[in-house]
Amino acid sequence: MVSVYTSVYDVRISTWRQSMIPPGPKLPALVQTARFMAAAPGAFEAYHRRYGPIFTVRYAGFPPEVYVTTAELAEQVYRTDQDGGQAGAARRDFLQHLVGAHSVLTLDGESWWRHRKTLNPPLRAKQVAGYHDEIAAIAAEKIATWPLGRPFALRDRMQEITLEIIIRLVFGISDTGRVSRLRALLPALIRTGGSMQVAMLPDRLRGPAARVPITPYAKFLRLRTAVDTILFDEIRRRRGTTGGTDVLGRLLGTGLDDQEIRDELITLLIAGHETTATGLAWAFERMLRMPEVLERLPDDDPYLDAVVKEVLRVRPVVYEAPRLLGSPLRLGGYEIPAGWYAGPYIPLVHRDPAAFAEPGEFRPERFLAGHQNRGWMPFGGGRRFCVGAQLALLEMRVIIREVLCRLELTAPDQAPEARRLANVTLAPARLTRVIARARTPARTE
Ligand code: HEM
Repeated sequence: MVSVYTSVYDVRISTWRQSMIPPGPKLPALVQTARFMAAAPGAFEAYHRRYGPIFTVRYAGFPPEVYVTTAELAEQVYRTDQDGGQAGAARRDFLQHLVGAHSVLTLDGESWWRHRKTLNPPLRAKQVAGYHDEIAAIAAEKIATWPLGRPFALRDRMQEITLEIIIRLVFGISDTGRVSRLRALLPALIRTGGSMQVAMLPDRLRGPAARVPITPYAKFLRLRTAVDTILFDEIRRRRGTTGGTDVLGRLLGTGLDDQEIRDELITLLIAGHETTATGLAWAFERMLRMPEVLERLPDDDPYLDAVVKEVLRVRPVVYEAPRLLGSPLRLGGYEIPAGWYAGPYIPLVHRDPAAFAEPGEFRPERFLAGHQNRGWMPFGGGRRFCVGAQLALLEMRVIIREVLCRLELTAPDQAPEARRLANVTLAPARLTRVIARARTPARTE
């Protein structure tokens, strides 16, 4: 009798617990993972239609993740940054082999704050404004090498520009031999280190994989050693000198040791290079399909700034910003258990009608009034808000202007490019195919 009573009671408790958890697909975690890899972002839109503004997705090998799709719920998640929401822990498994153990991306708590305090000052708007002319010069130099009259993938060309910006303005490296060596090594390091075979390799298999030279992990280690040799050498050499307006120069006097500085330099590369290039690719993908927008550029500065912000709203590059919860979180009428992930699904938050009037319309004017919209979160939010946001926005404005002054771009196919999952980003499926023609005469600023 007692045992019957107990099991009925258990079922009730477990049903009650279930009802405290946001709904979501019932398929096995492995199937949900496969669907995510094959069909995101469409899968999230389908979950949103079916389950509403908060839903649970399960990935094989990870704690469940609760996604929210309104600005108000997203703010509540970001508030956990004050008391136990861990953004670092949510990224560690995928990134630590690349960025090391002392990275602002993967740290939490006191040690995160110690690093964040040193990175904030050199990346503030006022400081990065000093890079304007150098960014323009780097862009002009690269644009001059673009092919004319035949289609090419703009995202790859943008990556060459943003990589050069990191090498010269963040790492502060100008020696031509080292610059060209890094140009070859860094994309290979990111590609190999970001591949599934390396990023998802379980810890216990890393030792054996490292001993077999043909494995992707062994290749990754060789690339990392080659890059580290250059970076450590540069850090030691620069310690003997003073100043420098590049980010490395500004980190040298902050009390971080050589290993910590190396980890932060790689962090800025990993977080800042592909993201900004993809933002630029989306900017052109959108603008080339809207002649009325292109017409007002590049001369109208406030409008250019508003276009960049609207592009990042309608095509956010990073789709999520999860926190690993240190304690249970009450959210949208549910209770999310400690040890689960919670975070905004940014593309849908950006379509929240409570935050943006007519969210389906491309309307840069909504950013012209100058006031910040709390629903706009291409750079995340809370205390973990992207430290490089001001540099990214400056790069986008300056590079768009440099391109438009020199070239006339057209899209060979007017159909919009679909969104394709690439690591933590959503990129244009065809990497923004364009055809360039010289603008004669080139416009001057
Ligand atoms: C369009 C370009 C960029 C986009 C869309 C972007 C987006 C983001 C997002 C969504 C986050 C997570 C924020 C959160 O968890 O709330 C983030 C974090 C971060 N980003 Fe960016 N980012 C961009 C460019 C850059 C650049 C240029 C840099 C530096 C050179 C950079 C460095 C970082 C770092 C270090 C973090 C971790 C901050 C922390 O955890 O304290 N990002 N970024």
